[in-house]
Amino acid sequence: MNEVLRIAVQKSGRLSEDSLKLIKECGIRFDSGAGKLKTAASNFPAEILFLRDDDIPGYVEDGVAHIGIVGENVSVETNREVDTVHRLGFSKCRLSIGIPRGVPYTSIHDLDGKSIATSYPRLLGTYLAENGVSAQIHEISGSVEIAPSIGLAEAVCDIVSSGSTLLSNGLQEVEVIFRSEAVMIASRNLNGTQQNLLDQLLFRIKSVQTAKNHKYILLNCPNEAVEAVTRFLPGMKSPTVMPLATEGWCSIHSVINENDFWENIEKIRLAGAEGILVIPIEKMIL
Ligand SMILES: Nc1ncnc2c1ncn2[C@@H]1O[C@H](COP(=O)(O)OP(=O)(O)OP(=O)(O)O)[C@@H](O)[C@H]1O
Ligand SMILES: O=P(O)(O)OC[C@H]1O[C@H](OP(=O)(O)OP(=O)(O)O)[C@H](O)[C@@H]1O
Ligand SMILES: [Mg+2]
Repeated sequence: MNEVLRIAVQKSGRLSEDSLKLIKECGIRFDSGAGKLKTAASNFPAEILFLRDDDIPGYVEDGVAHIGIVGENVSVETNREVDTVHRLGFSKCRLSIGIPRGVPYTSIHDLDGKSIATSYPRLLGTYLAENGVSAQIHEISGSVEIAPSIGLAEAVCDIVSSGSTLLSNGLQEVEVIFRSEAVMIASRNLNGTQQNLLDQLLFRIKSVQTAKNHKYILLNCPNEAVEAVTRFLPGMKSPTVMPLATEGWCSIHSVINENDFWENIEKIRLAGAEGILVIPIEKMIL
């Protein structure tokens, strides 16, 4: 039987859309019809399994799925024997402790003897132990932020991103205990073919991620400004400089890091550049 790489992704939730988008950006085509829990890629030896995110680390540990995309929070919480092979940069969030707004707070020791509702007993337990705090952990699987208002617990420990769920439930964020993003995890028992397919996929993911962090830039400048302009545009090796049909002018093409772009664009303009075009790059292999 021909080997396929089995990739576990969240069926429906915060990770689903970006996970599938990333796989598609890697040029892997598949049909993800509604209700489908498994699908085969048509142009890469891969199968995609659609699962509850909490189950993904266990499936990967068992080798039922070879790799999976999960929040690092879930990967650490489930504590399975898997390897984190790549950080994916989406679904960034934090795991925080919240208490009712208006309740004074000075330090984590204020929670000594209190009860905290969470879906992350392991991460919370570790944090409390590290800080020498003895609190009662009340494990619930969802809608954690409701707990203080119904008398279930005095504090919560849950995922925060914009903070609006805490706010709308009358809570304030008092401690960040873990910072998370989506990660790719892999089974520790991959055979040579599966490892090779994973390496191919990681190569594609890295080229997509690198491309997202860069832009292709084209501009015109007078010949005498070329040196000053190219100082800000090192490019992948060096910028391309070509003469324009208009005497005394050049066109410069280069690649610029997204982070450097806003910092350098004004300097490039002041150095004499005009007609500046900035274009997204789809894939980038260094
Ligand atoms: N508000 C948020 N902003 C960014 N990332 C988030 C947010 N909430 C959760 N995440 C991340 O996305 C992951 C999945 O969140 P989601 O709420 O979809 O999980 P779930 O309800 O447990 O889903 P499932 O039904 O698959 O068990 C979380 O483990 C976390 O890493
Ligand atoms: O700080 P915020 O931007 O408000 O995000 C935080 C909320 O997002 C997640 O829930 P989600 O909306 O995914 O619903 P869920 O309870 O079904 O997981 C998380 O469990 C928080 O409740
Ligand atoms: Mg879940």
